Amino acid sequence: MTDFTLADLERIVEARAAADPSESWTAKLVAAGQPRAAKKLGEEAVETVIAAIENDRAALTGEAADLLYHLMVVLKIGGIRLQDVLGELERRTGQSGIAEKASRKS
Ligand SMILES: N=c1c2ncn([C@@H]3O[C@H](COP(=O)(O)OP(=O)(O)OP(=O)(O)O)[C@@H](O)[C@H]3O)c2ncn1[C@@H]1O[C@H](COP(=O)(O)O)[C@@H](O)[C@H]1O
Repeated sequence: MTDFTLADLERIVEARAAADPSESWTAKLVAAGQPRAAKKLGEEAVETVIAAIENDRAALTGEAADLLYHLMVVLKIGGIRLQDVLGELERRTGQSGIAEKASRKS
């Protein structure tokens, strides 16, 4: 078990975004801009999908970590706080995903 949370990761990303890009992957991605960071997020998503389909637990754990980290960077560049995303998830807790999907089909 670990006490590490996504809020901790958000704080790290926030702090490292202002670092020297030659010393920080976070700062490098932020300096490169959203298209580059979002593309990297997409790559990590595909690698996560492959690990999941191959039922490779170690790879899935590692790729999921890469995915969450790159998502935090993309959110940072987009000016979206983790709390905003959690708030959206909380808003959805009152309804099942099936019911929500059905409500969009009219
Ligand atoms: N969690 C991460 C994290 N996960 C992945 N990465 C980096 O993301 C980069 C891309 O990962 P890839 O697996 O795609 O590796 P790659 O060598 O670029 O592969 P290719 O795309 O070239 O095939 C690598 O440089 C990884 O080190 C991360 N970089 C930083 N963090 C966190 O951010 C903190 C600050 O890091 P810096 O900003 O680099 O100081 C770190 O202490 C961590 O807590």
